[in-house]
Amino acid sequence: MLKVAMIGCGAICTSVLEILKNDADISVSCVIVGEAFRAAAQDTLARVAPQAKVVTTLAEAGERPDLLVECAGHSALAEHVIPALQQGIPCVVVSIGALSDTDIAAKLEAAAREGKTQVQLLSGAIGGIDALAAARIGGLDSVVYTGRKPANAWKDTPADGAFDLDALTEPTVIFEGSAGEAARLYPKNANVAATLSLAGVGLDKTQVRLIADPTSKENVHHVQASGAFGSFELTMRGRPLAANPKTSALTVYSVVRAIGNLAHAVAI
Ligand SMILES: NC(=O)C1=CN([C@@H]2O[C@H](COP(=O)(O)OP(=O)(O)OC[C@H]3O[C@@H](n4cnc5c(N)ncnc54)[C@H](O)[C@@H]3O)[C@@H](O)[C@H]2O)C=CC1
Ligand SMILES: O=C([O-])CC(=O)C(=O)O
Repeated sequence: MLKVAMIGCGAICTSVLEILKNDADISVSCVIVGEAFRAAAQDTLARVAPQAKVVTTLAEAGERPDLLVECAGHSALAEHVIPALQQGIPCVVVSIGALSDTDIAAKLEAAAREGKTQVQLLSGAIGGIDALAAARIGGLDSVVYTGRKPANAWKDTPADGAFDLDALTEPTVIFEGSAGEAARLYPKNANVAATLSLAGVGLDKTQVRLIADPTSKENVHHVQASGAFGSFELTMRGRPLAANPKTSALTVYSVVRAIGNLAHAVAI
């Protein structure tokens, strides 16, 4: 039985817990939230994971998990993931955009080395990371990413104000630049850009275009990559989560897959 601690009790975590309820090889022992979210998290866990404790730090849980799973946000890496890695607890993370801060990326790697363990960066809402990371070994020439989401997915981002999102009638480019800049400006919408960069040609060389599309109901991720291996082109048409339109449902399944691959007899 794999004992799992989760960070965050929002859209991704709640859906993950709902699915894991039916897996006899996995037990979620605690969910880490901010102090202000304790009561809300307790209500959620009563429904989807009654065996799990709500805590504000891993230390408060008083027991060591086999795996720590981050599905919270960028700040959770410094706050919870790095200390857990230093203690030798393996971690999987979805807030890959946090690694666009080179200081956080270096600390994450150093912490995993110190704890003689590993942090796995999940593919989340995007596919093809296996192909891209393999292609990098032969040498990549270019990686171009276009992220297209419904206009409401850009609420509370720098695009909200710079553009009148409610009044858009046609697809509008709200950002064009490097993946590093996209991840810094759009932390909740550019994790895919950061993931592609880390697997591919890096944050500076990965070209990114972000589009607010009032005609779309999907989160569409388009990737073009070329190099010594040849080339590929990928389009993912992700269904957004009802609880958070910024997040594609595939992110949830990516987390469940990663946990299952560590818990089950056969991994795929
Ligand atoms: N890699 C990928 O493809 C994707 C990654 N993400 C990442 O996943 C994160 C979570 O997504 P959702 O569940 O949809 O967001 P959400 O906003 O529904 O839930 C996040 C929850 O985490 C909590 N939280 C935030 N920072 C925390 C911290 N430092 N410690 C403890 N709890 C904390 C919040 O209070 C909230 O309850 C996003 O912020 C984004 O960074 C999201 C979508 C795709
Ligand atoms: O869930 C998605 O579609 C991708 C996403 O939010 C991100 O790249 O941060």
